Amino acid sequence: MSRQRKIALVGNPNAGKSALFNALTGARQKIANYPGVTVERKSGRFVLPTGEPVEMTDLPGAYGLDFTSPDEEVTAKVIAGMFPGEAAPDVLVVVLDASNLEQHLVFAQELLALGKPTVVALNMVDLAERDGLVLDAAVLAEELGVPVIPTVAVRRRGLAELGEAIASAGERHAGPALTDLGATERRVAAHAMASAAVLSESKSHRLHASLDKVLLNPWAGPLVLLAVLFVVFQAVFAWAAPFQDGIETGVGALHDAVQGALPESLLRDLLTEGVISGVGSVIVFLPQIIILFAFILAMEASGYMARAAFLMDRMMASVGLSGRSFIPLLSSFACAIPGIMATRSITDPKDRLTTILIAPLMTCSARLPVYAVIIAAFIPNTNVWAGIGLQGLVLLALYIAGVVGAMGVALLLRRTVAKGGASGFIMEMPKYQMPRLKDMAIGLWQRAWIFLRRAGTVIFTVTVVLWIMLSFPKAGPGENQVDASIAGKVANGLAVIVAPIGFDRDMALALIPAMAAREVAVSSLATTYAVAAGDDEEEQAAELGDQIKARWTLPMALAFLAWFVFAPQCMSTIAVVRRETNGWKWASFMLLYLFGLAYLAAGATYWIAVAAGL
Ligand SMILES: Nc1nc2c(ncn2[C@@H]2O[C@H](COP(=O)(O)OP(=O)(O)OP(=O)(O)O)[C@@H](O)[C@H]2O)c(=O)[nH]1
Ligand SMILES: [Mg+2]
Repeated sequence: MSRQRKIALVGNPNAGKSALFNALTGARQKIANYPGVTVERKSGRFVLPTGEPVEMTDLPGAYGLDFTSPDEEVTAKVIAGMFPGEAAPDVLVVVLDASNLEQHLVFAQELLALGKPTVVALNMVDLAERDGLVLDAAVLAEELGVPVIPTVAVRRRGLAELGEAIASAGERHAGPALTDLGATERRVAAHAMASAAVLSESKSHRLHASLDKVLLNPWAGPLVLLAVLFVVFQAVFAWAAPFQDGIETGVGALHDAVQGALPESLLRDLLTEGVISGVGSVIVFLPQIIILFAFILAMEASGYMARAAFLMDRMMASVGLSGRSFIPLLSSFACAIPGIMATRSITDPKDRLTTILIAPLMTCSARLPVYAVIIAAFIPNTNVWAGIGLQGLVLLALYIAGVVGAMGVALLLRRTVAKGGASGFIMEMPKYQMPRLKDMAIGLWQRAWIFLRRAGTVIFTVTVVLWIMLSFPKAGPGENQVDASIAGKVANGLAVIVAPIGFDRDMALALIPAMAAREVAVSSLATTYAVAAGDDEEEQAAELGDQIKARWTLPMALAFLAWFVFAPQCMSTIAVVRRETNGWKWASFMLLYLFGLAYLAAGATYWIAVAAGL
């Protein structure tokens, strides 16, 4: 039996390759309305209308085959069959953005010059039509010498026709007219072809142009961005509250049910103190995470995120970074790992290194539970001014502290270990789009699932291990269980180091398991206090927030927050930095500088707060 044929989706960034890939293979690759989303190849199975199964590969977007960044390198190598262990694709599907045809035809010509069996997907014809542009696919097919299929990936339009064209894509040889062209000639040819393919055009981008006038205005733009962020962080607290209460009640009821149903035993304690108190204390933050991501996804899909990147460019340039760093840094607000991987679209190696090293300072979603539990315990739920809540403001301030810290570190790095100047901003602005409800729902479901899976795996495991270490050896009469336990003894050692920055033993104890995942800081506090409560029913019933409030002072709480703004508390991030920088050198550098920064920030916060009499 012959091997499966391989089909590769290739084209400029933001052409809709991943959207097409998802529509054809049923995969759930990330799509977003800005260039540089996909940085790794991804394969899936697709059955052609002839019944032939093929292997379809989604590639990172590229502007040409002479790669300038690591993600473009993947594309160039896969197409050339030079990717280790992988055969070259048998058929290329060149994806073009119909509303941006001229630009996308430049790379298309280079791909056609390879002489491989090729099909063109003229994607986003809906957006072109919205802009008053009607294209003739037949004319384009004539010009390019390959089938051209109009598609709308997100509405699954043209997929069957595309499948048929792929099935019958035959051998072809690029004539000398195509192969001999240089970059400039290709641009001229692209212009001619794009013009020839236009059936009718009625310029109607007016609405979007005027939107950009406001959103990209040097004065109004940043104000709008700030206002948007403001609303986001207010919503994270205000809208989540009823849902959180619901989950809290559910977790409490489950706790009581297990407590009542099982006889007193180690198993019961493990379930109530470890699993339900610990993991439950983290799950409570699901609504906040979903609200945060609803905003992020809407901003990504609408095209506003790319405008935010443009606005931030001047600030980034002032610390020696390019606007290209914005998207990786932005992804780091979900998690530093995809963010660090997204730096592969950065051309300059020092620029890329700097971005990698500061990515963990962006507030990842794993910090949200830590921030939220402490804010809820110590910051009163009051309005500062007309509906603007203090809790949301403090949360925004913590996010800003991370960004400001990152900018400061970038400035230092660019003057020392990663010397270099800022490079210009070259990102193209995507078209504005209404976010599609279905894509939003899928995106939110994915985020929720990632969170719940972490709760069920890493957080669950670490919490159970911690509970065991907290429960043995058993305390003698009159002795507190935490003091007697292995975990308590280990934490006593660490407590000496963190005592100067205001942390007590329980806080020190939370820092160790939090290396696995930051949210574990919350579950481990919950478990520690549940074990410490012993049989005291009143203490057992107290919610984590109240426990923390009863045991910590305000300066301690603020110091703990400051610590989590900076601390490199996640092993997976460090592992990814090692992989992306090819060695331990920069990974250990990052670990050291972040711990140092966290220690200083927490210490300064603590002592200033104490001096201020808080
Ligand atoms: N209106 C419309 N939007 C589309 C179409 N195809 C894709 N999109 C949207 O265009 C944006 C970019 O799509 P992606 O699939 O992420 O583009 P990509 O080519 O994979 O981009 P990179 O991975 O950055 O190279 C997303 O917001 C999609 O929802 C289409 O046919 N019509
Ligand atoms: Mg993609």
